[in-house]
Amino acid sequence: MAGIETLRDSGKGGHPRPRVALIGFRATGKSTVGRLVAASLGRVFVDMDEELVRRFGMDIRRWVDRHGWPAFRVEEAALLRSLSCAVPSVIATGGGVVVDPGNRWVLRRRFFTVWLKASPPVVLMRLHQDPRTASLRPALTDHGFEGEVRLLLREREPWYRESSHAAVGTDGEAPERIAGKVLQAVAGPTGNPLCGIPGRPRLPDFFDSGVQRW
Ligand SMILES: Nc1ncnc2c1ncn2[C@@H]1O[C@H](COP(=O)(O)OP(=O)(O)OP(=O)(O)O)[C@@H](O)[C@H]1O
Ligand SMILES: O=C(O)C1=C[C@@H](O)[C@@H](O)[C@H](O)C1
Ligand SMILES: [Mg+2]
Repeated sequence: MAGIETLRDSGKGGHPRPRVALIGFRATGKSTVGRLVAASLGRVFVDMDEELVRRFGMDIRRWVDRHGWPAFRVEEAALLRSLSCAVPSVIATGGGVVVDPGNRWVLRRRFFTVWLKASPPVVLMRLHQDPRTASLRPALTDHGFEGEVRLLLREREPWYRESSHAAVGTDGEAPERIAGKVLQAVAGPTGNPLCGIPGRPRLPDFFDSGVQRW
C-alpha cells in the first residue's frame, strides 16, 4: 500500500515485521487494549485465547482439566507460529505465552511486541472482577490465587522483558490511553504508525509518555 513502510529488524538483514503482539500477565489488558489498537491501525485482531477456545470447542478450564497445561502450551505455540506468518495483524497473546523459549524468539523476531505491565494488587483486583476468570484462567500452580499471581509475575518478568520491544504500564490508566501509548511505541521515533523500528539503542521514557523501549 502506498506510503506504508514495512517494519524491519534493525540491522540484521531484516525480516518484514508488520505484526504487533501484546504480551503480559493475566488481566494486564491485552485483549481489551489489543482490540483498540487493531481498530486504530485498521488491522485484523486475533485474541489467541479466544481462537484456542474456538478450536477446542470448550473453555480453557475444561480443556486443561482434560488434557493438561503441557498440551495447552503445545497448541498455543503452534497458533503463535501460524500467526507469525499469517496476514498482518494485532494479536493479544495468552498470559503464559512467554513460558516457551521458542515463543519468546518468535515474539522478538517476528512481531513488534509490547509488554503490558500491572502491579500484583491491580492484577488481583481485575481477576476478581472479571466474570471470565473462572473459565479462561484456571489455576496454574498450587500456590493459591494470590500466591500464584505474585510468584508467576516474578518468575515471568524476565521472559516478558526478553520477548518485547517496548513496555507500557497499565495501573490506573484507561484502556484507550494505554492503546494510545502502544500506538506510540509501534510508531517509533518517526511517528509513522506502520514504521516502528524495534528500539536499539535503548530509548528510556520514549517521548516522555511512560512508554519504555529497548
Ligand atoms: N486498563 C484497565 N483498567 C481497568 N480494567 C481493565 C483495564 N484493562 C483491562 N481491564 C479489565 O480487566 C479484565 C481483564 O482484561 P483482559 O481480558 O483484557 O486481560 P488479558 O491481559 O487479556 O488477560 P489474559 O491474559 O487472561 O487473556 C477485564 O475485566 C477488563 O475489563
Ligand atoms: O497465564 C497463563 O498461563 C494463562 C493466561 C491466559 O491468558 C490463558 O492463556 C491461560 O489461562 C493461561
Ligand atoms: Mg486476554
